[in-house]
Amino acid sequence: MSESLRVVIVGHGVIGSTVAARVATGEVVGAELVAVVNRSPVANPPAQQLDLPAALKGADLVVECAGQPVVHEIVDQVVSAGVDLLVTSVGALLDPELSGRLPQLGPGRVLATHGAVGGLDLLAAASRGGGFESVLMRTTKQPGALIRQWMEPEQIELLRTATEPVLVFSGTPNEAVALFPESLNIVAGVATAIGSVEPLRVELYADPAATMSTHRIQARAQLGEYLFEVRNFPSRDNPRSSAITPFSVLHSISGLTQHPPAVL
Ligand SMILES: NC(=O)C1=CN([C@@H]2O[C@H](COP(=O)(O)OP(=O)(O)OC[C@H]3O[C@@H](n4cnc5c(N)ncnc54)[C@H](OP(=O)(O)O)[C@@H]3O)[C@@H](O)[C@H]2O)C=CC1
Ligand SMILES: O=C([O-])CC(=O)C(=O)O
Repeated sequence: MSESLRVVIVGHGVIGSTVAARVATGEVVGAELVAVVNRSPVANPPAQQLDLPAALKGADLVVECAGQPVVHEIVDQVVSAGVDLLVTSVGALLDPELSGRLPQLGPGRVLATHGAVGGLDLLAAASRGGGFESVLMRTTKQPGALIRQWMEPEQIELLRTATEPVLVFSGTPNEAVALFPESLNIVAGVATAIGSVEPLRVELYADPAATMSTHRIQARAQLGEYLFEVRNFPSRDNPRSSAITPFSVLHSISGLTQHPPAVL
């Protein structure tokens, strides 16, 4: 590895462009932006725009900010080149085919950002100390951010006209990330931290009065009971996701550099 961590950003959209710009200006001590990879041409990229094979030649870390399908597209290529992959679209890691192969992949590592939630360090600790009886994750967002093409017209109408909170989804983590791939990656972050999907149940609410996206994690573990409530402002450029997310990715990159202090 060179002295600084050589970073490639895949996906130069709302999240990736913020991450790329800030790594490029040296905001993450010990990291440098060497390339961006994006489906379409990027006007004035903060580093050279390359295709993935070319970008991998000079990379230590690829940061995915492009969506769950892109994780599936690139994961083998990145880690088999000995490059670490930091995943933002963490929901992809719950896919049964990919999750089954993860322990065999390498020599690069597959890493997940905590993204728009927190408390994962303590949940990971509790999973080592006896595990969980139950974990309930309840997310509330603005109705407009949750409308999906696969919904029945009646459900779309209900979301458009809601005057009070509506339960949009209740189910397993795998169902959650498959049905809401741009909105519930955080569920996979929690599942990864606790090392299992089994104790985790997910509820998604649409609230017309919501000015913030709320994620409430309520966990009952052998070592204690934990309640985390995160209230994020939605991103101005993409109301489906939280404005904090690119900064969480920057924090995750910072944790991979050699520069203390780091909270691990
Ligand atoms: N873990 C978490 O807490 C969160 C995770 N996320 C994840 O982050 C993802 C990105 O979010 P956001 O930045 O808002 O989305 P955007 O739609 O703004 O950006 C996606 C970018 O990825 C690019 N892209 C798409 N396909 C490819 C490809 N095959 N190769 C290279 N680039 C590609 C797009 O290119 P083009 O210019 O051609 O459109 C676009 O620039 C979300 O889809 C979600 O999965 C989001 C919020 C929170
Ligand atoms: O930003 C958020 O609120 C969470 C999100 O979109 C995701 O996890 O995909």
